[in-house]
Amino acid sequence: MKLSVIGCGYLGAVHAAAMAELGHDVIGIDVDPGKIEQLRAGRAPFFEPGLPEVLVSAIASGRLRFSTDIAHADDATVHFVAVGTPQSRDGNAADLRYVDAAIDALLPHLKAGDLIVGKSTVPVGTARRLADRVADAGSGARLAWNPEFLREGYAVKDTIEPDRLVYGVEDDRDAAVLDEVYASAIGSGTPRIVTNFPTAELVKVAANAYLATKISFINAMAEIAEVTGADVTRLADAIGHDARIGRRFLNAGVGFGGGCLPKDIRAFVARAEELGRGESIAFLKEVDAINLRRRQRVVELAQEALEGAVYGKKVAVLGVTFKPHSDDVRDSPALDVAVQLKGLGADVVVTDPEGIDNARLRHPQLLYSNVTEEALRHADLVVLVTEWPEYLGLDPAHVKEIARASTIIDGRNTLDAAAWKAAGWRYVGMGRS
Ligand SMILES: NC(=O)c1ccc[n+]([C@@H]2O[C@H](COP(=O)([O-])OP(=O)(O)OC[C@H]3O[C@@H](n4cnc5c(N)ncnc54)[C@H](O)[C@@H]3O)[C@@H](O)[C@H]2O)c1
Ligand SMILES: O=c1ccn([C@@H]2O[C@H](COP(=O)(O)OP(=O)(O)O[C@H]3O[C@H](CO)[C@@H](O)[C@H](O)[C@H]3O)[C@@H](O)[C@H]2O)c(=O)[nH]1
Repeated sequence: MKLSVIGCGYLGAVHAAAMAELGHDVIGIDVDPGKIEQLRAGRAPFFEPGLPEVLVSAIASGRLRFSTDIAHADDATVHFVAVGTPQSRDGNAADLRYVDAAIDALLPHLKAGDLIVGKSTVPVGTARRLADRVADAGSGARLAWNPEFLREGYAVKDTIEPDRLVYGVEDDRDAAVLDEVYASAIGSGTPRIVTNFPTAELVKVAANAYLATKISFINAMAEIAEVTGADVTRLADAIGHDARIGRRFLNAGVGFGGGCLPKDIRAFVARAEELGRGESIAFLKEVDAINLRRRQRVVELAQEALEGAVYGKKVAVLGVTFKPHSDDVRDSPALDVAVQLKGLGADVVVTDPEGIDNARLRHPQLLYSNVTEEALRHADLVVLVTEWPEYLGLDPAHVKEIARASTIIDGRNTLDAAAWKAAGWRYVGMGRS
């Protein structure tokens, strides 16, 4: 099939490359010429394991091209819209200007029978509004909503082998078109849910709201553990054995960040309030508040460890991305902690295997080092905030030799506490006794 993908950021670039790898003819379109130049050269504009290989092979096969010119979408019959829907500058609602602009730009290039497929995460009600606009333009094209559930770090695998497909459609023919697009996944037994627009839109935000709630739930337990001497990781292990609860997404720590969970729950609350149903999901405000308190807690623990004398102390911050296996620092708890410690006068040195360039663009006032040892050398305090495997493999005895610090704060509860304690460290976890 001939596909276009409008918007080649994290979601769109992976989608375009994966669809070409699956045998479709794909044109990826983005308004950012720098991004398109990199993608054309087979280079991923962001760190995503496996993506460069798929890009190179799909480009070499002739099935994947990139352009800044939306006129090149003319040949395609299915047009994925994967542009950003960030939090608005002046509030919590999603900023839909990029989605609107992408649809407007596409309209003159549509033919009868074409299908526009929304993949961006949008407030419920958006698909209906856009479908009406497409119908009014009179091309005979239709619209479907097909939310995306990929995780950064596993994006290629999640796109090729999704755990479910959700189609919001108004016409059975559109489900059949999507079945053809996703023939490979469907052939391998991926469940597909065919439903209406509002359900498809809501499935996406409901999934992210649930995941965020699960994380804030365990972080709320960490807050209680901190004042009672309980250990939240043992608690999570114990409740996680109940299959109805499950152990995944019960890792307490500095909380969730990234380009999705935080902005999606805020946009969901804003949309529910617009619909007069704010009270139904008001708990998500608490989920957000608990989450932000955990960043604060790491800063408090750092102040305690330095006995209040933060000014001029060297603090090694291990990790800056919102999670490992990504270079994404959007709404990163790790970066937030580093900035707050710097604001308190600490000499913060941030290290990260992939996130330094993105972090430096946002916060040039911080010191950065690509070399973990350099960040740790003579540090008065060590704070782990992103659980990259290289930090989990650090030798506590060696770190003790090069750092001045006696305390390590494990903001992700992922280090071997016993090993660090045995090497003479004061180990401070998040809700761990
Ligand atoms: N990143 C993820 O893991 C992920 C997963 C599932 C869903 N989503 C959703 O997908 C959407 C995109 O997220 P992202 O992380 O890829 O964002 P992003 O900011 O990385 O990418 C958005 C891209 O759209 C481009 N763009 C903006 N306006 C355009 C236009 N008119 N025409 C063509 N290109 C345009 C931008 O230049 C940018 O490259 C969001 O709604 C997000 O919530 C993201
Ligand atoms: O037990 C846990 C699990 C995760 N996190 C944090 O939660 C955040 C989000 O993690 P994850 O969900 O793995 O990352 P994303 O790549 O942002 O993926 C989420 O957001 C995407 C965009 O909407 C969805 O497509 C995915 O299904 C959804 O998992 C990160 O900061 C993690 O460190 C925790 O603090 N504790």
